[in-house]
Amino acid sequence: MDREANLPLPSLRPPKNLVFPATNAADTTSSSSSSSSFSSSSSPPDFLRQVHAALKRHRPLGIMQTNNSIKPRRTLIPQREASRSVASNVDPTTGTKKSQGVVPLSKDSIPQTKNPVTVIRETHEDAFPFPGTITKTFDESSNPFDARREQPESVIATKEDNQTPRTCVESQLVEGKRKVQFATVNKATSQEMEWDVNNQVEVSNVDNDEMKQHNFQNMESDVTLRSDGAVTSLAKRAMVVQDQLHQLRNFLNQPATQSSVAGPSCATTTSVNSTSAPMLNSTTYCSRLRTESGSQSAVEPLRDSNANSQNLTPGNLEQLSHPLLKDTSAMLIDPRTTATQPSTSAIHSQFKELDLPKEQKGSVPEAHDIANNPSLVVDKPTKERGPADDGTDVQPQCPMSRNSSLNVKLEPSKPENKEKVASSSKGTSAPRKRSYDPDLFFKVNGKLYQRLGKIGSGGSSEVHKVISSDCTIYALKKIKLKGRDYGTAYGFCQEILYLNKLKGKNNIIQLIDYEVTDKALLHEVMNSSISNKDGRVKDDGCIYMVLEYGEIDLAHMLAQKWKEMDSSNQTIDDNWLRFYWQQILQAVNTIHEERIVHSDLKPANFLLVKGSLKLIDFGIAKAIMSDTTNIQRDSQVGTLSYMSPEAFMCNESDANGNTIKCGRPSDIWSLGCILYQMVYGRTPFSEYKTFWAKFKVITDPNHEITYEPVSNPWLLDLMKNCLAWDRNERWRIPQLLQHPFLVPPIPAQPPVSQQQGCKLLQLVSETCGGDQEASMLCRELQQLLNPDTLTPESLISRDQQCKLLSQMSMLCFQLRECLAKLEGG
Ligand SMILES: Nc1ncnc2c1ncn2[C@@H]1O[C@H](COP(=O)(O)OP(=O)(O)OP(=O)(O)O)[C@@H](O)[C@H]1O
Repeated sequence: MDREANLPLPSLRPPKNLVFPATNAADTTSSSSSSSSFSSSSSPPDFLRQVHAALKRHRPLGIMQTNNSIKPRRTLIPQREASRSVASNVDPTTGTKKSQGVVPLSKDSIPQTKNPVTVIRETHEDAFPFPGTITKTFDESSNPFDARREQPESVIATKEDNQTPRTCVESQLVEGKRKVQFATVNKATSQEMEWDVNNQVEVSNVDNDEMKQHNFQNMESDVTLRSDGAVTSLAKRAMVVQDQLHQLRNFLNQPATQSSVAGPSCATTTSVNSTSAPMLNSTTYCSRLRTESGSQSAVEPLRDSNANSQNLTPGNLEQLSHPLLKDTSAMLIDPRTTATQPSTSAIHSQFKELDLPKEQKGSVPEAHDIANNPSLVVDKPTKERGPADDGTDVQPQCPMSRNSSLNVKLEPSKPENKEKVASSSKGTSAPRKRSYDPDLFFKVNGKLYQRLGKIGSGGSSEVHKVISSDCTIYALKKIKLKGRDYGTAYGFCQEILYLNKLKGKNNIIQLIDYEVTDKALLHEVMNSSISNKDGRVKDDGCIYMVLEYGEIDLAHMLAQKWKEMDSSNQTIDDNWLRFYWQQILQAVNTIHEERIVHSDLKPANFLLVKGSLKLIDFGIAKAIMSDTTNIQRDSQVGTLSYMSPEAFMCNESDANGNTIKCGRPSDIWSLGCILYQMVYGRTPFSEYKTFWAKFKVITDPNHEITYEPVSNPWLLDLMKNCLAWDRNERWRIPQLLQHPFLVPPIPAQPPVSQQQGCKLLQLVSETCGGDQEASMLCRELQQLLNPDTLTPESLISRDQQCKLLSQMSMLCFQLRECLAKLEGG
């Protein structure tokens, strides 16, 4: 305490924008333990009192109140060395630190918060599997991600072991308490400075942003300061800490654009890593976007991110750099570490910086390098950061929860990792530096794409929603080639070929960029050569495809449509059917014109992109050979419910001894199944559940597909034309596009004389002022003149003609009389 008292009096001026939530004095009695802890403390030194006074002075009547008191907490860093100076302060039996030397702020001076969402780093105890690990957990129920999408990965951060000097600011949610701690651990010493907020998690109606604003302020104000060890050169260390905090301020003062941005309900984490400099990791939560996807959505979180970042202004952080904290925390920073600290102002954690081409960044391992060689993964939040001599790392995180979270972590990195990376750099003398976290980013051709969550996974791939540095949302398809035979890998690679061929076609999903880690394989695919057909892919390489992002697929649209119809007892709307059926046909027509057979047409492979359906997944597509309309497929794949009879029997011989081939008609059959599903809500063979049952019935030429009656007879005709068992009888797309369902026949125009006759009667009817008799006579006359009733048969005899004429003249006479009466009246 004396030491602390001898330290220079801190500047107590709080930052301008620092506001503290009001403390509810009545509530502060709730925690007896903390109360006792406070009362047992010796009275704070003068400067602490002044700090308290300053904090009180700047405590406005905030919305967030607290009903808890603050108690000093100590986080034990595992495997601390007994020789440390703090050892004397640790109770050997309980492992807890003694309270001596703890300098708590007075209860009154510590505002509390009910805000559960603006924690720096949250963790529940059960998600905190071992000491020294900080696990970030998120409220999944509040994750606003699209229901069809898989939840984004949460980010796990692990404290490094006690061997590493570190400084961190973090908060944990433990048993409903929120703890914000600022800890510095050193091999030689262990000194901790903690904020312990006994936070009753209670969701208030406070606006999220407001919560966010209060968050860091609460953290700053809810401070318990402790000095646990015999610290000899506090002032020196204080300077070191001040330096670190200065860096933290610098970092946080960066423009918001330096933080990467996540999509809906996203959190943004920014971390800066350097070898000897503290690692700084800031996570800010971005509120849910107003739009689901697209570039707009990409911009929204940026704004939020910006706003959040602004909470972490140097002003807000003034408290962190406060000499009081520096002194009392007595953070011992290894002089070797501090000596080599680079200026944090140089650590500009920008997405763009990470996006530099490989050449500019030195030997940066690719995503696939890291995938292949886990030892290269030095930048995982769960692990110690990598070779941080001058490395920077921005870690925008996936959407996590609606809860605002703010994570500031200041820690130096481990020299061991540097060695690890160096040794894993595949023989290169210089240590390989990786400036991005493969858990958070994909790198395709040197460009980084931040993961926003897994969209789905197909039979061979996984597809992720990603955002690029220019804030555009894409889908990133990753196909792992490990263990695949060369032919299959070659086939997967061909998807790139087809997508390249279909570039600029607006009803085909657009390939933005791609990378195949096995360059030889790609080269062969591009040159349509295959040298190693029977071999296997040697390296566990990957194919990365950056694609236009689709909001929803037709399968989900249909499910939604049928759900709506079930509740309203409606039948499917012909216009809705026409609208999408036409787009489906046009998309398939596009590939057929390019001599490509898709082979796996199904509703899930039509994506809605900005209101239009686009075709995806050319994984098993085949090019049609030059002089034939059919193709020979090497392997039989597809989706059973949509597979044509010939697809089941592909490469076999038919009754005439000809090899059965799959070509465009096979796609037409699949289209017929899709249309059937659009009309009836199920596929034509859905009642046959097993593969063999399906196989048997689909390959049986005598099997009759059942068609329930529909209001539009053209629809039945259309389905039948697609689902003809004999592939030669199936209509082609140009015909289908002209089918009467899409292009209804225009009724024949009546002769001009009849039109005029009708027009006269129409006029008379309109001008007779609603007279019932006149209207009726007009109607009867019109019926007599109706071309449908005036068939040649009805007028064949002179008698019939005379009868009709006298009928007409009688009606005309009556009508004239009627009009005269109306005129006279
Ligand atoms: N560009 C995209 N935008 C949005 N989602 C996509 C995109 N591409 C694919 N997906 C989603 O990922 C899923 C799997 O993608 P895709 O069909 O291309 O992979 P696959 O491995 O070939 O799948 P399958 O085995 O079903 O054929 C799709 O059903 C779709 O929901």
